[in-house]
Amino acid sequence: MAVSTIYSTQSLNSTHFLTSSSSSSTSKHVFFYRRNQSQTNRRFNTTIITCAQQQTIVIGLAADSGCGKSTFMRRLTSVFGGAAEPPRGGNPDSNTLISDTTTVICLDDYHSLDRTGRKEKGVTALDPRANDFDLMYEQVKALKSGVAVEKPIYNHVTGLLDAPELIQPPKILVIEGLHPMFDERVRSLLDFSIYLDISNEVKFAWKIQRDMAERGHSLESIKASIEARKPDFDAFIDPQKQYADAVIEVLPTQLIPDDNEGKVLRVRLIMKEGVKYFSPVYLFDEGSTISWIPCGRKLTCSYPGIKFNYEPDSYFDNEVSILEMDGQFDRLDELIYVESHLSNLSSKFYGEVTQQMLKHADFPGSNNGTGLFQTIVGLKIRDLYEQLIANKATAPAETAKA
Ligand SMILES: Nc1ncnc2c1ncn2[C@@H]1O[C@H](COP(=O)(O)OP(=O)(O)OP(=O)(O)O)[C@@H](O)[C@H]1O
Ligand SMILES: O=C(CO)[C@H](O)[C@H](O)COP(=O)(O)O
Repeated sequence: MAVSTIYSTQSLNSTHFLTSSSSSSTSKHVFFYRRNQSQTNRRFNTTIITCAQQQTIVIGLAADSGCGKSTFMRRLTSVFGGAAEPPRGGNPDSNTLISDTTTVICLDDYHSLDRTGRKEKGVTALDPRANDFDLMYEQVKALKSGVAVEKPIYNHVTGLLDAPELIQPPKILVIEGLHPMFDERVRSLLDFSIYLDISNEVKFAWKIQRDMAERGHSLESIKASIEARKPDFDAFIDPQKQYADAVIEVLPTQLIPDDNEGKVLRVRLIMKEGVKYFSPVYLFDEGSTISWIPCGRKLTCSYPGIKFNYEPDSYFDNEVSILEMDGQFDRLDELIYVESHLSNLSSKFYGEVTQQMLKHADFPGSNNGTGLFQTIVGLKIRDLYEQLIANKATAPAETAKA
């Protein structure tokens, strides 16, 4: 019986990692230890699983808080079918969502400082010093290689770090949050990455809508919270967009002069060229520059109308294709007209994009480019997953990104 044991001590945040495996039983045991702020050792996990053929692909979704990550996740899991739910019988404040195919983990769970700890040290949750990237890396790496982990939970209700929860390796692991592309090691594990780039004006409008209307915060406190986060957002979150394979940029409309309501949006889907298993969507003619106003006989448009643009461009020195939609749909069922002019959608049947949009008509952004592009990226991720799996079946040693 061959038994191997690896023990390594990480340099940051006093994190210790130990794994041992037994080849005779195809089982792996993974132990994660973390020394918390009060210097007591907490052991994250003893897991035994059988994982001979598990193939997990890892998707990163980065955005600031309140920028639509959860909404995007609901659209994505819906593309794969089945509802996503928190782990059964677990912590009711878990941030994890599990469906048949996907497991979405929230990177807030890797906060190394709880709410009080951040306050004492004078750092925000966006600051890398408030996050445990060693543990994030070890656990994402373990899941990617088919090994279950016990992941900590950051409790947004209490602001404390709760007892860990068991996460089994899924087919598709989505890591969503503030920093999926910040740490080079974590970034190297991603098969595909997305950044939701919400302009300050729009972020403000959405925050007001949610935090004022739904959570009873005052306008002043919302403004103060956005201002307090801005320096760290600019330093640690925003730069991640340069690494993303797809960026969804959300800006105020250009169809209404000096609009400051933030209700009508101009949304740009920026798609990197040359990414393995990802071929950008295009309008009419691949690589051309196209401006299209679809309003007229086949698409009902009230003021201020709808305008599409498609063009090749560069973004952080990368060659990209950009598809842009400014304005909003009056009638979602007419979206089929727009869908029929888009190519490379990776849909399984004609009208799938429209069907998905109609299915979730009540989600925020369903009448504009945010919902449309999130749905398209969801189809692209499904396609990428299917290609990767097919490719791995024929060439087991190959990975999506060298
Ligand atoms: N596409 C959209 N159009 C309009 N409003 C939106 C859109 N997406 C999100 N919002 C607004 O932003 C709020 C936050 O959305 P969501 O919960 O998806 O974001 P989040 O990034 O997951 O937030 P958090 O990190 O704080 O949990 C929603 O309640 C809604 O008010
Ligand atoms: O930026 C955030 C990510 O969602 C949160 O502000 C961070 O996780 C801290 O959470 P809380 O405000 O609940 O203590």
